Amino acid sequence: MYCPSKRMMPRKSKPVIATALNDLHRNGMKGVALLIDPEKCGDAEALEHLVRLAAGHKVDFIFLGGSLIDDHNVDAIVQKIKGLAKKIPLVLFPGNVIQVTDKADGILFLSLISGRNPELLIGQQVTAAPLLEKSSLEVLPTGYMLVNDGQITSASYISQTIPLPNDKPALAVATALAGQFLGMQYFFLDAGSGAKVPVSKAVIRAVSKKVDRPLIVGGGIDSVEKARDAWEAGADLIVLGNGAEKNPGLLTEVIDLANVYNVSLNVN
Ligand SMILES: CC(C)=CCC/C(C)=C/CC/C(C)=C/CC/C(C)=C/COP(=O)(O)OP(=O)(O)O
Ligand SMILES: O=P(O)(O)OC[C@@H](O)CO
Ligand SMILES: [Mg+2]
Repeated sequence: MYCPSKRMMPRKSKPVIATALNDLHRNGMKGVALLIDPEKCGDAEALEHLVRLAAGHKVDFIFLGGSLIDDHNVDAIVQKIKGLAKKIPLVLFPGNVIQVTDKADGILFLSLISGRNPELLIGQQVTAAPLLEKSSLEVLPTGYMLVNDGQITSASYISQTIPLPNDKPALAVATALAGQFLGMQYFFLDAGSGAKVPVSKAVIRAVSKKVDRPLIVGGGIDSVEKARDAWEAGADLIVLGNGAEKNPGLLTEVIDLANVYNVSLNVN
């Protein structure tokens, strides 16, 4: 007889991150994630200030990751963030397998479906899978799509892929639908960190209309107006990286705006 208790599996705790993402989506609420790039954590004081601010304002998630990690410091950064923001789910957003650590709470298990680089469609995932099976990380199967106006960003350069064009929503929809039919649960439209032009409202609107799954949007959201545009177009969760790093006040303003939207929904 099959006896699950005999299997050598780590105890996986409740799917807190999946539940939170699905709740945002189902209830039409607006979420905010702060992205911390391990490559930019040199200034310990600035990092501490930003993480404390995020925790104090109850950001929905902290994402951790980057395209390029030159120093293998991910474990130490996770421990530091966890020490400062215990209650905020810390989700890995890895550019590659070396950024995987079981000290975080979860991982966006990304497949770069906007590109045609097999290493980022399935290669890194195969390398990471045995590590994830042994860990207690919550694994979030995510269709990751780079979408922008043609700007070369770290993510597009490092991945050696061409982003989907901002003015061709039908291509983005076809890509996201393919991801959905492959079983992906979450979708991430990313213009790339520091993008001058974020993912277009037309692309966000088209994807959110056709794909009934939690939708994460990031890249170049460096003002309250751009945050509002992304939410109004259909994003469930927006990601702030460079904008919050340069101006931590932006993070609190954007969370305040999310709260204005969310209280009016009167969920429950
Ligand atoms: C599932 C595992 C183990 C890995 C996934 C690997 C994939 C598919 C990666 C997608 C391509 C990629 C390089 C994504 C990086 C996304 C990311 C964390 C960007 C953060 O910003 P940076 O691109 O570092 O921006 P800066 O240029 O501002 O430093
Ligand atoms: O740094 P920014 O431009 O906010 O981008 C965040 C993230 O979506 C990049 O992958
Ligand atoms: Mg980086």
